[in-house]
Amino acid sequence: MTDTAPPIIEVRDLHFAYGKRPVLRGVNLRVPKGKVTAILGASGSGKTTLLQLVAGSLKPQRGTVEVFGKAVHELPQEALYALRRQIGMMFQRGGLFTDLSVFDNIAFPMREHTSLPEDVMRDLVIMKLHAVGLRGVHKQLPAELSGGMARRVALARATALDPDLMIFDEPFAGLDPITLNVICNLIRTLNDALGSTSVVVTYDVNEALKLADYLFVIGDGVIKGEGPTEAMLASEDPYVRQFLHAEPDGPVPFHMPARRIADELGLPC
Ligand SMILES: Nc1ncnc2c1ncn2[C@@H]1O[C@H](COP(=O)(O)OP(=O)(O)OP(=O)(O)O)[C@@H](O)[C@H]1O
Repeated sequence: MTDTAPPIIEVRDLHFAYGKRPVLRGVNLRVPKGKVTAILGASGSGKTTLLQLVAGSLKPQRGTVEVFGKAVHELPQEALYALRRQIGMMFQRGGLFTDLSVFDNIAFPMREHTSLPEDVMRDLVIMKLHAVGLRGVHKQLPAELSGGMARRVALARATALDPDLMIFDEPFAGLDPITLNVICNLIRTLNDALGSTSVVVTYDVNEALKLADYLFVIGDGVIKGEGPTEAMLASEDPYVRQFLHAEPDGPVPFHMPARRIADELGLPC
């Protein structure tokens, strides 16, 4: 990466295992300021685990994770809490509070982290909903929304505090093509309008290629390739090429590690 501005996220030699099962085995990654960065990888490659390490909810066994120049795994609870205030997160299924209205879902981070007066907060919530085209649904409960609308509300909630960094874990999962485009455009628009930095973790190659300025491909616990989207599309690296062009044959494994099928089925050889 040629960008000289300090990165928003810097991960060095990151190792993480669940018990004895290694997931990350020396990840190195720098997320540039102001850009949309996508981290692509097959299901189970450790993308969500990496995000949890970035958010400080898991601790590395080796290596460092810095966000805004601070080592998140070394921060005391209160400092970690303050750092998370600068990060807007949207999880795979939106993660809305089912018993709170749309309005209260978006107001939630404002109530948690600020002492804004109710009337100011109301205007802010309405503006956030307006940005995702859903001002009209503020009284509804999440269960009354379509999946795509719920995802847009979650997006509005992720921007509630005008975060410096937005993190999206599989924002496109389970969406129809039109809604998928809407979410894709919104992530870009909101990133640019807020002057934020966005990280999108996904296995959805097509959307990542449309949306991201910079790509990382993760596999076998390491970064297999990285670069500006155009350059990655032209990459001759066998792993990157197979993954980005969805080629059926190549080094990307289809099977999770397991016993031999013959052993599993109790066959003689
Ligand atoms: N809490 C946990 N305890 C034990 N193993 C886990 C735990 N969470 C995840 N794993 C395992 O770690 C590996 C990486 O999981 P992770 O969810 O980070 O992958 P992912 O790339 O985000 O996958 P997906 O795209 O399917 O969500 C997987 O093999 C998963 O089964």
